Amino acid sequence: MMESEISKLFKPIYLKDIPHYAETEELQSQTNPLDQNPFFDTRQGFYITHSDVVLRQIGNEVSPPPRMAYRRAGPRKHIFFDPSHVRAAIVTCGGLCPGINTVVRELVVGLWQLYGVRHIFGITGGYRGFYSSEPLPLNPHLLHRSHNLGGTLLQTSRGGFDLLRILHSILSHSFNQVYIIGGDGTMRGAVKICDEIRRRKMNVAVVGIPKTVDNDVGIIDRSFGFETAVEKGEEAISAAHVEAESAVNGIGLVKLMGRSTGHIALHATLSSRDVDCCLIPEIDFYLEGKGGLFEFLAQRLKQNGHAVLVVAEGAGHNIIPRTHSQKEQRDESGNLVFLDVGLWLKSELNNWWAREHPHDLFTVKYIDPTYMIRAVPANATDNLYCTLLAHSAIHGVMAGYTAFVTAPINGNYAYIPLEDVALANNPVDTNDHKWSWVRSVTNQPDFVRR
Ligand SMILES: Nc1ncnc2c1ncn2[C@@H]1O[C@H](COP(=O)(O)OP(=O)(O)OP(=O)(O)O)[C@@H](O)[C@H]1O
Ligand SMILES: O=P(O)(O)OC[C@H]1O[C@](O)(CO)[C@@H](O)[C@@H]1O
Ligand SMILES: [Mg+2]
Repeated sequence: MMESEISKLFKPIYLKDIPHYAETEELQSQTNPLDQNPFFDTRQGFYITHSDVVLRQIGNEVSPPPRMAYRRAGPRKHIFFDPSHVRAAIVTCGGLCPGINTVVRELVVGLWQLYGVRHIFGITGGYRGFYSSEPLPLNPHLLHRSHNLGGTLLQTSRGGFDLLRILHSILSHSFNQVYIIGGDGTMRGAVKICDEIRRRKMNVAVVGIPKTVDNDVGIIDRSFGFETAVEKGEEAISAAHVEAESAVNGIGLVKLMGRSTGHIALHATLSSRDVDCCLIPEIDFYLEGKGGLFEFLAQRLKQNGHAVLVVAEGAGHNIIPRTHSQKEQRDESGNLVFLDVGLWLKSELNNWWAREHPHDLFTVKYIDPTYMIRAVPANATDNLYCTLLAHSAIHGVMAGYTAFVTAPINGNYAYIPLEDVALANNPVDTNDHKWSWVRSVTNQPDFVRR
């Protein structure tokens, strides 16, 4: 290799750092109690050092400098919280996702067993729980079995974000560590909480743990619960396939979650191989005419006698007719409420067939497994992932970091600025090989009008 080529490999690294309490406060550090823990050998190479980083991008070394990096997650030799003074609050917000209970359990178990923290509280019912109910004291015994349960034992909600009342609650309960589990909206709320905490110079560390079954949060490898959701989505596709195959001119139609991103639909399609057409929010489609969905399905029915259609919930929203008030409808958190794309497609398919082939049999079997998917416990991989996330969060907070999110990047757990994650979305890249792979597996049209 030429020398100039080698130097390109060592381009400058730009560390996207996160705030640390030692920078602003006169906090006393102490050695990590893991040194005294009989199950951990902390003598050599155990602790994460100041120079340990995780690169944002790997595998595209020719991209222009600087290369971006984040602090690597994990235990530090020194901690900045005296465990006996910690009062930790844990809150879960937004929609359900497989694995929330595991994250909560492992936050409690990790704080309790790794660091000896004894004052841990659950905030019930989402952000509003900070001011509408009393915090629930938590301990490992109480949450012993919770990793086997779907949902969130702390309960969750949308809306109800009242910054001043939340801050007042944090102050009045003397919480000095706040663990916030939620999706993009929750992370935007967490940024506001952090900003206010820092403006008031309060000694409170805040960490976000990204929860999104749709996998719509950017920067991170994937969100917890996503693999479980893909597995369950595939089960729904198999059922739709059986129904479609067993009917004359049968269409199996499955709606999978994904308001703005089609990751679950895409991955379930790729793993199932039974899908004839996958519709995602990132790709516009149309029904009638040359190159449209109906023409394609007519061919498939002629060839195979049946077809399976997977649609992400946010696909086709620009073509579903809506009244003005339907267009304006929002949930309590301000998210647009979508009409059911599956119901609309089912009705359009039935109308089309009745028009074109009034004397032939035709069946659409529509499956909407949304809440069945979201409500299940995490699978083994997601459970392990939730555990590592929770422990990474605890290590970072105990080490004095704040205003960060923990998640894997290229397989390594990292600490990412909270604000960056709150702003980063994660659309399906329709130019990369994965979407091309879907198209080559399904042979579906590109829906470009010619
Ligand atoms: N911009 C914002 N500023 C402050 N709080 C917000 C903001 N957006 C949302 N929130 C609050 O965050 C909480 C969760 O938001 P939301 O219902 O949008 O779910 P989410 O966290 O995006 O999760 P998901 O969409 O994956 O279910 C709600 O209590 C909501 O009021
Ligand atoms: O019915 P809810 O609880 O508002 O949640 C529905 C939304 O939640 C999500 O599952 C994301 O959490 C979306 O896919 C869906 O639009
Ligand atoms: Mg959201």
